[in-house]
Amino acid sequence: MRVTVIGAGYVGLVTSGCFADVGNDVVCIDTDPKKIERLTHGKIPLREPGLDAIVARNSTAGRLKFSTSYQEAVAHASVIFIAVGTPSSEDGSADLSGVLSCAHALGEKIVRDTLVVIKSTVPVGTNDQVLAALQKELHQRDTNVQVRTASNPEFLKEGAAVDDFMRPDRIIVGVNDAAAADILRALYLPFNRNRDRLFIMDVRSAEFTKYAANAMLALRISFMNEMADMADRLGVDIEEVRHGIGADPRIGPHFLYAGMGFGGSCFPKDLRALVRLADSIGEPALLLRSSLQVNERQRGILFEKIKAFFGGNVQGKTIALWGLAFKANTDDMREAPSIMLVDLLTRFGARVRAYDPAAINNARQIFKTTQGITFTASAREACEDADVLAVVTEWLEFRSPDFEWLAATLTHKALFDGRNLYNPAFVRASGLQYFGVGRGQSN
Ligand SMILES: NC(=O)c1ccc[n+]([C@@H]2O[C@H](COP(=O)([O-])OP(=O)(O)OC[C@H]3O[C@@H](n4cnc5c(N)ncnc54)[C@H](O)[C@@H]3O)[C@@H](O)[C@H]2O)c1
Ligand SMILES: O=c1ccn([C@@H]2O[C@H](COP(=O)(O)OP(=O)(O)O[C@H]3O[C@H](CO)[C@@H](O)[C@H](O)[C@H]3O)[C@@H](O)[C@H]2O)c(=O)[nH]1
Repeated sequence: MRVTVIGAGYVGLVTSGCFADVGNDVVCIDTDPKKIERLTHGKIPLREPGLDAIVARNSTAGRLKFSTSYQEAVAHASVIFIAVGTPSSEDGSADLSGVLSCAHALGEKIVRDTLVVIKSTVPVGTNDQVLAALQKELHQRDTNVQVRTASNPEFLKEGAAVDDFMRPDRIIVGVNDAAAADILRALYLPFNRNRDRLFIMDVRSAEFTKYAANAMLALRISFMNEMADMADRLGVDIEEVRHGIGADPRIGPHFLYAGMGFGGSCFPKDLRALVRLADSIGEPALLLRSSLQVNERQRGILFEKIKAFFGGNVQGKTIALWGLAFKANTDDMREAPSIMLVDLLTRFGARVRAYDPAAINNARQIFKTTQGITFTASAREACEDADVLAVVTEWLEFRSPDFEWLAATLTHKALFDGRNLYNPAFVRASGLQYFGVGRGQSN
């Protein structure tokens, strides 16, 4: 099938690469000419395991092309996916300007009957707005070309995005008509063969399913973080509790990790958007608001522990920081918990020596006006001349450090584990003080 994808970000590139990989002929367009120029030369603008290979082999095979041209987008295919960003507006609602500008640009140029599929995460009712924008442009052109829209929200996780797309837990398709359902069923067949993971529903329910999924996952994390903060005060180890409750199949073991709060490009912004959507219909959204509040508090948790360790004053202290990205296996810094930690530490006069295997370039941009942060070329180098170590991202290379070397190197011999990666007793036996999240210490 011929497919066009609009947006060459995470979702756009993974969608384009995976569709091409199963034999479709894909054009991916983006309004950022530098990004398209780089992609045309085989350079992937983000770090995502497996994506380089998939883009390279499909570009070489001629099944995947990049362009900045809407003309090319509409000429190429009659199935067009919109996968542009929907960031938070100032009031927290989803900023739909990118999606709607795609709709207008498509409506100005579409030359044949076309199915426009919205893959971006959008509030309930957006499909209707996109359809109206398309029809307005077509009406002005006085053409009898027919457009239809469908909703197909994406559920990939960064760091595992290619695998998530290739072997999805579910494919949500929201349609207004059977013909659109048939097209999407055929397109997704290679990813759904013998698996029956395709859920076809009405458009509004599909739009809402995406937000409800993210909200549910974010709530689980906030719940565990709240339990962890209680655990610290009660002398309880939240890791034991996690195993204990996760064994109940009604709860399940996944997504129960306490830590520094959820970050990334989706949960925070999608929860805010859902709260605004609730406001717009007069619903209180009490759980969603609480989840965001718990998360905000949790982002400061490691700072509070470090501050307490130094008797309430971090002025002049040097903190080694392992991990900047919002989670492992990505260079994405969007809403990373490291941002608040670095801001607080440096604002209160500490110096930060930070290392991340992938996100340093993106972090340099974020911290370009921050005084007191330096970046190092290795995890060990970050610890040289440091008083204590804070572990912020769960990269594999941080999982099994030489604790004795750390004890000999860190002036104040303390490890703050923002991801509960380590066995406290083992760390302590190496001569380090250990502080995790919810490990039964309220220092
Ligand atoms: N990142 C994820 O893990 C993820 C997962 C599932 C769903 N989503 C959702 O998918 C959407 C895209 O997210 P992302 O992380 O890929 O975004 P992104 O910011 O990485 O990329 C968006 C791309 O769209 C381009 N763009 C913006 N306006 C455009 C326009 N009018 N025409 C053409 N190109 C345009 C930008 O230049 C950018 O390259 C969002 O709604 C997001 O919530 C993201
Ligand atoms: O038990 C857990 C699991 C995750 N996190 C944090 O939650 C955030 C989000 O993690 P994750 O869900 O793995 O990353 P994303 O790539 O943001 O993916 C989420 O957001 C995407 C965009 O909507 C969805 O498509 C995915 O299904 C959804 O998992 C990160 O800060 C994690 O550190 C925890 O604190 N504890």
